[in-house]
Amino acid sequence: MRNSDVTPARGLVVEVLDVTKTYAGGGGVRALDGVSVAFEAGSFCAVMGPSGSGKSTLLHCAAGLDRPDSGRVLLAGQDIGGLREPRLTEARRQRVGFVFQSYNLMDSLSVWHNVLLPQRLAGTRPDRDWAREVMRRVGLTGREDDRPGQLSGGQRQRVALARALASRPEVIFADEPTGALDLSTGREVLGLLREAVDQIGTTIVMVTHDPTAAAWADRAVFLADGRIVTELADPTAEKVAAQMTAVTIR
Ligand SMILES: Nc1ncnc2c1ncn2[C@@H]1O[C@H](COP(=O)(O)OP(=O)(O)OP(=O)(O)O)[C@@H](O)[C@H]1O
Repeated sequence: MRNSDVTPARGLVVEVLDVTKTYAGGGGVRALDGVSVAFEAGSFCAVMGPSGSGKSTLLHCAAGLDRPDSGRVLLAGQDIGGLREPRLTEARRQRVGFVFQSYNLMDSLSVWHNVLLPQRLAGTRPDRDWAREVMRRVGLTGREDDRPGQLSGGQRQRVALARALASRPEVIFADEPTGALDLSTGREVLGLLREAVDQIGTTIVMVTHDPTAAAWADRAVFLADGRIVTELADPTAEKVAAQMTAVTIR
C-alpha cells in the first residue's frame, strides 16, 4: 500500500448528540441514556463496556440502523434523524460500511458479488478497479469466484471487510469483528482494519469486549449503564483491561 493513498482527516464523520434509547421489552430498558460522542475522520475508535452497557445500541443508532428516542445523529454533517425511508437507507448505503461478528455474507453469491453487493443495492455503478484493489489489500485475490461457504472464518471476515471498503464509505462500523475468530486470525483482521485507517484514511468505530483488540485503536470509549463514563487515548491492552475492571465494578 502507498502512503499517497492517505486521505487527510477532515473533521467529524459521526456525531452522536445527547442520544437516548429505551426498549419497550423487559420493563423499559434504557439502553442509551444521554450519550454524546464524536468520531473523527481517519480515526479508529473502540467502543467498550460490560455486557448490556449499550455498545451495540450505540453502534446501531450511530449507523442509522436504529432510531434514537431523542437526541441527534449526524453522519458527515447530515442529520439522519430527519430522514424518512427510503432516504435513510440510501444515506446508510452511501455513507456507511458494516463488519459484523457473523460476517453477514450471502452464501448464494460469489465472493466477488458479495463485495459489489452494497453498491448494487445503492444503485451506484460498482467501481470494479477499486474492488479489485481492496480484494488485493485484504489478501483475497484469486478467491473471487469462491462461495463464502468455501472459506475459513478469517477469510470470510476479509470478504466482509473488502465489501465494506469497496463502496468507499465515510465510516465503517464493526461489531465484534474478531469475536468468532481464533487469536492469530483475529490479529490479522485487526491489522487489516488498522491498515485501512492508516493507508486509506478510513474511519472505523469498533465494538469489542477484548482489550487486545481495543489496543489496535487510536481511542477507546467506555460505556456503562447506557452512558459514556470515560475514554482512553492511545489505548494499550493493559490500560484498557484496567479501565474495564473499573467500569465493571463501579
Ligand atoms: N431489541 C431489544 N429489546 C429489548 N431490550 C434490548 C434490545 N436490544 C438491547 N436491549 C437491552 O438494552 C441494553 C443494552 O443492550 P446492548 O445490546 O446495546 O448492549 P451491549 O453493550 O452491546 O451488550 P453485549 O456486550 O452483551 O452485546 C441491554 O439491557 C439489553 O438487554
